[in-house]
Amino acid sequence: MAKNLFRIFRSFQSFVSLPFTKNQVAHPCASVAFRTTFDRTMVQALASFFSPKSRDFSLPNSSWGEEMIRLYEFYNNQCEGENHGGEWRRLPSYNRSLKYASGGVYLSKIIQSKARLFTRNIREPGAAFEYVVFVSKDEQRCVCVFQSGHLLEGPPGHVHGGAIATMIDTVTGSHASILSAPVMTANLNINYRSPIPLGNTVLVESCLDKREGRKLFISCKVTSTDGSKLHTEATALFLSINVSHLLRG
Ligand SMILES: CCCCCCCC/C=C\CCCCCCCC(=O)SCCNC(=O)CCNC(=O)[C@H](O)C(C)(C)COP(=O)(O)OP(=O)(O)OC[C@H]1O[C@@H](n2cnc3c(N)ncnc32)[C@H](O)[C@@H]1OP(=O)(O)O
Repeated sequence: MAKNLFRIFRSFQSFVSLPFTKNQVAHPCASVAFRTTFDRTMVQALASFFSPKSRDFSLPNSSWGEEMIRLYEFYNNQCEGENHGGEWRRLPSYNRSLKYASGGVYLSKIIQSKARLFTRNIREPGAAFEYVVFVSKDEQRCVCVFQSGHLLEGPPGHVHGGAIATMIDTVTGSHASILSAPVMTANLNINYRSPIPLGNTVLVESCLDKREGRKLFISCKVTSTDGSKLHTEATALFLSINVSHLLRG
């Protein structure tokens, strides 16, 4: 048990502190250059946990509509390259993050064989959650481009409130993880202002409001891609935890 805890602790440390080697992710649809400086980034650490064969779900696929691709390219073009800074960094996204984040130490027997990240567990491209998250250089903001698939229906023709909550938790949780991994959501407060038509692409933006010791207060809004329509507003509280917290239950 102590050995496992140590491995997990080291892995979470790696998660935010590993040095990064010069690298580019090759992909048929996109090529994203990462920074070359030694920096505390999730991008760096995550990349080191995965084999080149692991699928990065935050890269374009054939299900992405025009608006999704347009916005992906808009933010991706403002990402840091080999020799220049940039306003944003794209976060890679895998379907077995927890396994890798914990250094291969499984947290339960179920996880050992079957666990997959909730938002990345449907094989059919475009059927559920298609999204890509970018984090700002100062790490105060994240922006997610989210295309909702047909399996996320709640009210007829519109996105389920639970699916919207999931995306808000995912974006604010990724943001909090960058700032202080590992974290857990302690509170999520959501106001649904206008329904999201199923299939639409929307922006999910998060902003760090305040840090108080272990607490991270993050606010979030979901809008149409031109910003003219507010769909959802939320505030979230994350607490940074000791990894042993995950092994108690
Ligand atoms: C998990 C790590 C993952 C990392 C790797 C991922 C890599 C990225 C990959 C993919 C990105 C995807 C991202 C998805 C993210 C999803 C995240 C989730 O959905 S997490 C699941 C839902 N959340 C729970 O199940 C928590 C259940 N609750 C708990 O475990 C505990 O209550 C916990 C940890 C939240 C707090 O427990 P305590 O024992 O550590 O802390 P106490 O002593 O209770 O509180 C500390 C302070 O916080 C306040 N506090 C606690 N809960 C509060 C609340 N709900 N509202 C307001 N204040 C609260 C307390 O009043 C206290 O404040 P005072 O220090 O006295 O000022």
